[in-house]
Amino acid sequence: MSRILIIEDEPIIRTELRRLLTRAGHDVAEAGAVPEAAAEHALDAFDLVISDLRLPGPPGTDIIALCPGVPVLIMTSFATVKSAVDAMKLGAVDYIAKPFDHDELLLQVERVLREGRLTRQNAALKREVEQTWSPGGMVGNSPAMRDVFERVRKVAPSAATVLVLGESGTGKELVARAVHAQSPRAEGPLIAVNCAAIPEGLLESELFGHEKGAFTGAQAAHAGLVEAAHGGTLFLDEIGELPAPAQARLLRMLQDGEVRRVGATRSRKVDVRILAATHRDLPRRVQEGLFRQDLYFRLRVVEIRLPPLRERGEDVPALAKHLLERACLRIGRPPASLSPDALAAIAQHPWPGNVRELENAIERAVILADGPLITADLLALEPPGGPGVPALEETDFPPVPASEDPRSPDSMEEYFRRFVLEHQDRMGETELARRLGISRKTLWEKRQRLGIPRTRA
Ligand SMILES: Nc1ncnc2c1ncn2[C@@H]1O[C@H](COP(=O)(O)OP(=O)(O)OP(=O)(O)O)[C@@H](O)[C@H]1O
Repeated sequence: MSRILIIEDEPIIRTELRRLLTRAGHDVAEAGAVPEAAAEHALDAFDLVISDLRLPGPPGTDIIALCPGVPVLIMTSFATVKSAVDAMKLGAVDYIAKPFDHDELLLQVERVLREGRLTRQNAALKREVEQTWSPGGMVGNSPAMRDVFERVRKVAPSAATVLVLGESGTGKELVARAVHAQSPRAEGPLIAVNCAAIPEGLLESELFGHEKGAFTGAQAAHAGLVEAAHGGTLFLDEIGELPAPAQARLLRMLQDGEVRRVGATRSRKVDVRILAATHRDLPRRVQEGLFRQDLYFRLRVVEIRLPPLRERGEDVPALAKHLLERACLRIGRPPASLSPDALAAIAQHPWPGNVRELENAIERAVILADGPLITADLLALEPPGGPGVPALEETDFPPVPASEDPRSPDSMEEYFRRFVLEHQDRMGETELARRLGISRKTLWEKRQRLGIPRTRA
């Protein structure tokens, strides 16, 4: 049933229309003129207004502006193309010529009501999407994460330098990628550099490039990563580890928009937006003389602080579900779900390694699971303060070789095989199984299947 308002000054037509619409199951209200309709009814409560064009006082089309969002059908006995076009221009959804055929009118009313419902549903969906909008596929609905998303949305369109802060594995790189993706530079390159991963002696020339002969081994001129990011964004992860000479060069680049290659006598203009991230306490490093204060101020034009996972417990179940879906897709397993005891273990764990730790635990569980249900023992999480094996360090796992496609089940078997081979000399079967998040029986079965011999009794 829909609520329909008829505005018509001729009682016979009004009654005829009311009967017709009431019989079709609608709730019908009536008025004889626009001012009366506006005074006696809450116009935005209607699903449809049907108004005569010629009325005592203002024309029927005046109702359109008074009920924004409500579809208005205009009727007139003086049907001309011009009056129809005028009514539609003013925002009427359609036009009815009098005298009208009952069936046709009902069909027209149903169509307008259906379209109105769709429009309202779309608007509601749009509102919902806007409210729960998260950049770059980031999951989170806690107030702290909503704040992060809001900051990303505000800062992305500008050219401002952004400093992303947060513990390891909280999603700093994801935020940087989202800022780039939402920025006018999205079509340009995004170059991500982990400042801690490049040997100190190479960092300056990697970032800023070098001229031929700048140092022993510089046999040809080489453009650095800053130049490679021209027209786009350079993301400097672990900026706290940047050595002093590179800090000085970066500061000059931020101040002048120019980069000077190592060994060069002249500078080159570059158009690069800098995003930086660190898990370090940068003000403390400034105090300790390890980081330039002027560079720190240049970098933190806007700061985005990512809270650790333990401070946004409400996000954890949705994150776990999202990471599980992703892990299954990546590894090529059918969709899986978390058992109630797995969900409880996840909720209780303090996640010192944040989202990355959760991601690793879930991925490991998916690899080791024999079916579509992920149970707590597969996650192998230690209850906080509980006895037994300390939380698994990321470095305890051998890295999956980059040359292998991580989605291939073979590389996952290899992952398992290497972990067992590398650790079995210093771990018993029980500890190995616990660290892998499987039972001793499953470990034994996997050893049999993969032909990994036991070296210790
Ligand atoms: N809110 C989130 N929603 C979905 N996935 C997330 C979220 N936060 C982090 N992740 C995932 O967790 C992993 C770690 O995130 P990321 O690399 O961005 O963290 P980081 O803070 O940059 O870590 P590090 O300090 O160690 O460099 C990534 O695989 C990322 O996709």
